[in-house]
Amino acid sequence: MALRLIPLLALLLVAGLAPLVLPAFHVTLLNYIGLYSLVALGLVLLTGIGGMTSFGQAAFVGIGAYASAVLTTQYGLSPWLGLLAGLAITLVVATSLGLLTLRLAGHYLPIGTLAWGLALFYLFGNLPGLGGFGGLQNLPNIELLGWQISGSADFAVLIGLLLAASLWLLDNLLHSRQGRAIRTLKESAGMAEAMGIDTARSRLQVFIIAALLAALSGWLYAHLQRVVNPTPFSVVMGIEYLFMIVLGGVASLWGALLGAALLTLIKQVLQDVLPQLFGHADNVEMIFFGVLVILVLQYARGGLLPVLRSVLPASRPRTLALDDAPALPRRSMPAAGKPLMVAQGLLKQFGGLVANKNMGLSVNAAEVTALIGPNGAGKSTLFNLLSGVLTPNAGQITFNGQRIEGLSPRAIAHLGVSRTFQHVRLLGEMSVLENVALGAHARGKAGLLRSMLHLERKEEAALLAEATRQIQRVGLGEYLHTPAGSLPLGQQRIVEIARALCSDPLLLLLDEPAAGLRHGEKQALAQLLEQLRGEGLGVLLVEHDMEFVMGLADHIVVMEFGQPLASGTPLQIQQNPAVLAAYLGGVE
Ligand SMILES: Nc1ncnc2c1ncn2[C@@H]1O[C@H](COP(=O)(O)OP(=O)(O)OP(=O)(O)O)[C@@H](O)[C@H]1O
Repeated sequence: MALRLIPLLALLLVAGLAPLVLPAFHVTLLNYIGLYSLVALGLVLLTGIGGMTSFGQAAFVGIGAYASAVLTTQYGLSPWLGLLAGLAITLVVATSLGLLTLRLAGHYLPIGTLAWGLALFYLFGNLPGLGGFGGLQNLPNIELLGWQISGSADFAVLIGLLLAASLWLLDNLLHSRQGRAIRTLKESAGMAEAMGIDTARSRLQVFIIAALLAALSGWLYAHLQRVVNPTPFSVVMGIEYLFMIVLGGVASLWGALLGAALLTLIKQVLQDVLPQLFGHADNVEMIFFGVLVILVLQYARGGLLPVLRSVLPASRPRTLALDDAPALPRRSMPAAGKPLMVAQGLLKQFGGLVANKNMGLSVNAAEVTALIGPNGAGKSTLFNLLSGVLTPNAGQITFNGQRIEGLSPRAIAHLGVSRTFQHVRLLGEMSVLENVALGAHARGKAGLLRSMLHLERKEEAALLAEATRQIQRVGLGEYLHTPAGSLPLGQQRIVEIARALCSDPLLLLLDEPAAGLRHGEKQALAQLLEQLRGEGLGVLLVEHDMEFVMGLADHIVVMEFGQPLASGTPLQIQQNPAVLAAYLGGVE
């Protein structure tokens, strides 16, 4: 923790000392870097980490600036009230826009952000009372406990403080349960929902945080400049903010600062040099930035900070004392043999194709049930029906006595069903520990604010201790801090099982858990599943490895053409003439 504070203290030191040693013009440049960094920090969270590209952040900067400009110049109110008003308006606007646009997928979302970015820009220019495109002048100084924040030196301190605080809050957030959820948004929202994470809520939260940071920057900008007009809040500026994070490091907080610094300084140099080459020309530097961004995207897609980091010593992962962490509460296990998941008469059609018809099965507590059948028999479809990814056209599914067909994967996960995936879905750059802790998401409660202030230490320690326990249980204890993506596929499958176990499930749904495992690993997996069965867990697995299935399962359901062909003990299945004829001809 102390190590993580050193860069923040260095930042504060720069902000405090720069005015003493640098000429005023350079301090002003530093101030702009700080202001842009605030917006870029939000964009890193939103776009780089959350995967939601926004061209419209400059509009939120405008809301922060205009709110304070209007209240201070036209109503004589304090800039601090202006700040509160700006943040409140931003909260309302961002929540409304977020609810409207964040459901848009693919390129529709960036187009949506362009639309409201443009709309807000023209609103600033045309709304009565905002001074048109000429803007508002003579904003007052900010005053804090008798300190008049007026010159660039004073602003350097204020901006430095707010930037360091924002970095600290976001760093805390990203290393919390809430932050792990945010890190799934870009590529693994489906997996996250299956772990009980409300991804729509996380997306909206990230959107609002990014907007609030932009509004804070706008407030500082307005009182530093003491005039506001719409130009700095245009979509062009929104694109420049995106350039900053692309240059600096799209997915890292310090990359936002690096990008803001690079863009500001290079722009300054170019604005001095280019007019001498081209004669008088507006915004010629943007041509240079266009080329630069393309080169960075080509040769350093993660931005320049990761390149810098690769030559610097690696930073140590944040550690919490886990030894004294309280144990998480556990569900009580149903009696062995009690039916857990019962499906009857399931029908699933994809257009004219019937993938499941009159399909049913029962999975009992403390038993391993295997679902087998040739490729295309409809096993994955059934799995998706049971886990809530798909809704059946007809039929019913009960879990632990409750009807669940039509419930979302998240709701089903909350009831005590956890799953792994046929194609492993881990966050490759995140450690094994963090990946597995995702499984425990629904067992924590800490909200966004507590996470940002790192007041959830006790709960976080309990979650990480649970994840550690599950990783050790599956035999991967030596890989706690290894990036999950660097493990061989077989071990990644085991990490997925640890993640599923972390949710304290009553029923485990395992999609081809033995695929890609070596013989010894399969034996270890079979032992683990036997142990889980002994503890009262129900297990349903889809598996093609007949030796594995026959040695482990208590009960086997065979599917053919979307329908049940046979069900029984491994011995009964091996002796069933229809099954032998159709599938298991080679198995003794
Ligand atoms: N989303 C979908 N849209 C259209 N057809 C689908 C969809 N999902 C599955 N199908 C079709 O439903 C049938 C059953 O597929 P399913 O993936 O459930 O079989 P499976 O037994 O799991 O096969 P495998 O062992 O190869 O994974 C297939 O013909 C498949 O093409």
